[in-house]
Amino acid sequence: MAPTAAEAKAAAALSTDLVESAKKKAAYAAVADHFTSTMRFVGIGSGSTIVYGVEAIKAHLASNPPPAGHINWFVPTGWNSRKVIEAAGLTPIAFDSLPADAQLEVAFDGADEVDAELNCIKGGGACLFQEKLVACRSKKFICIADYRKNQSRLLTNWPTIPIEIAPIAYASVIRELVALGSEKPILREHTLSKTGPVQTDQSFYIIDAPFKTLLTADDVKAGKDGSGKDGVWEVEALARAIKAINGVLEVGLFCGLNGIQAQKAGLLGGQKPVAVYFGTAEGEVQKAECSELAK
Ligand SMILES: O=C(CO)[C@H](O)[C@H](O)COP(=O)(O)O
Repeated sequence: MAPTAAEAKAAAALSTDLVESAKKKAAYAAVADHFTSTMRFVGIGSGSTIVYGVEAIKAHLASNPPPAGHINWFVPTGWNSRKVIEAAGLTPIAFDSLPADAQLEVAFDGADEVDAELNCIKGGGACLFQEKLVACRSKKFICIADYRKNQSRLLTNWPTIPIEIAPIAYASVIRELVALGSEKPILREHTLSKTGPVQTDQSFYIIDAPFKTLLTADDVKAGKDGSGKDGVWEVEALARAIKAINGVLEVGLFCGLNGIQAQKAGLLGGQKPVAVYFGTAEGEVQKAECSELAK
């Protein structure tokens, strides 16, 4: 028998509660493991999950105040992220105001989907360019997500790859994406009060491009062809191909070993998170660590 409207509403509310509680638990666990009040520069991502990350940082600072005279600076990944930092009473510093030699100790951010190798899709909130800048300027990038984001391969649940592009180039980028095997790339438009293309913090546009489910590096090592033949791509190969299109500012695939070696040497971090904290539907936190760092 089909559920009544009241039953359907109650089930939806329960599922929202589960997701929110999973986000919060993951955020508090990530902050407990990776934030200290002596840190100088900390990256703060965008989206609904990072709000809990900021809440956890605020709570941590309340019970572990920084040494006298020490300022914790929080680097936002866009307008919305800066508002969240300010609303929590924390001190923001714009990415382009950082001292030239400053490195962020850690950056926390959410993701739209994460695969078995911790490659991520990001950009659901149209902030991917600054998110990548901040992640790559951090010694470690820590991702926080709920159980819906945890998939063995990218483009399993999340349908498209967000790509930030120069407005003038949108039609030609769409044509190039189709040539790479994306069936129906779409220019992201406002759905509520305003009409027209969504504009990013850089006043660029976002194209959402669907592709077949992406292969991992291990799939390719096991003999699968991820070169784009028949539209089947391995994550890094696709990220490189999209980034090479004229007019593309950044692609919402955070992937590969780029930066990991440097990170091992204590230098800059990479695009890929060193750890992802997933809040599970059972109320636990599952931590996945980047296997390359252990090698
Ligand atoms: O990449 C992002 C914004 O561009 C977000 O981190 C991503 O969309 C996750 O958002 P949420 O925490 O609301 O699920």
